[in-house]
Amino acid sequence: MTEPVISLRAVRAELGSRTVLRGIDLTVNRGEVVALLGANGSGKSTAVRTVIGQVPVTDGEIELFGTPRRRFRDWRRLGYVPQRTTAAGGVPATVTEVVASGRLSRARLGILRKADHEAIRRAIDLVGLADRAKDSVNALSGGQHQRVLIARALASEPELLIMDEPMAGVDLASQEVLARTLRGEVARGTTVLLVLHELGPLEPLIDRAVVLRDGCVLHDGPPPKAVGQHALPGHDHVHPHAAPGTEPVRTGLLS
Ligand SMILES: Nc1ncnc2c1ncn2[C@@H]1O[C@H](COP(=O)(O)OP(=O)(O)OP(=O)(O)O)[C@@H](O)[C@H]1O
Repeated sequence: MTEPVISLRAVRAELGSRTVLRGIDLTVNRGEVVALLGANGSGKSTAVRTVIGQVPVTDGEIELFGTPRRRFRDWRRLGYVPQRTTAAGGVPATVTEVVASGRLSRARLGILRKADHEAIRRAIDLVGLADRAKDSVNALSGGQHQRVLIARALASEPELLIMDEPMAGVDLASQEVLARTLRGEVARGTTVLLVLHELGPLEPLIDRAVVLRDGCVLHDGPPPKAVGQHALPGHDHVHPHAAPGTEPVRTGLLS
């Protein structure tokens, strides 16, 4: 039986005075891996930020694990990796400290016990940073930062992982580690919603793709084929010699 873990129905949202989501329907069922795709500015990040409560909705319904989002409190069931932030944020913290912060939602009275420390170690191990556990996150590369953020999300052993562009700006070695980590999570039944610019190395993991354009769902179904994405009908392409203000020519699903 399918069990919706995330459910958005006719969701509208505004940022500033601008309507960014214009009635989005999106369901992610238990155990599914769904990619949220679309051009820059199509509303992908805003859509996931409505799910975690960072952007208020002006209309429509959101449910998490079958509970209306405004009443949902069980945040330890969900791991979130935000877009393009650094784990450091200027604060000198070690890899272990940052990852441990992801475990606090599970720790009774905010005190980390043996099982919590083991989960933290396991998460650091999963993303291949065991040898950097005591290092300051300021000393890490962009790709390693991203791995720390993913370990932080995994530390609470979530049933649902939401990741906003996890591969953006990440070196090849880290991309491989991330793909392997995600494969492991998917194999143990974690539900995943991924905001992606392109499917890339994660393509084999994706069950379904939802493509947004201008705050609306353009496609909900099998992932578009990675090869020849740019040849698909609907792809936005601005020719380098086009006059300023020229409308993009739409020829594919993904841009
Ligand atoms: N704080 C804000 N105030 C007003 N408009 C905003 C704000 N943040 C984002 N926007 C606009 O909302 C639209 C959707 O942004 P969003 O980040 O959701 O798109 P996206 O599909 O995730 O794009 P990207 O791939 O570039 O991350 C964009 O046009 C963006 O410029």
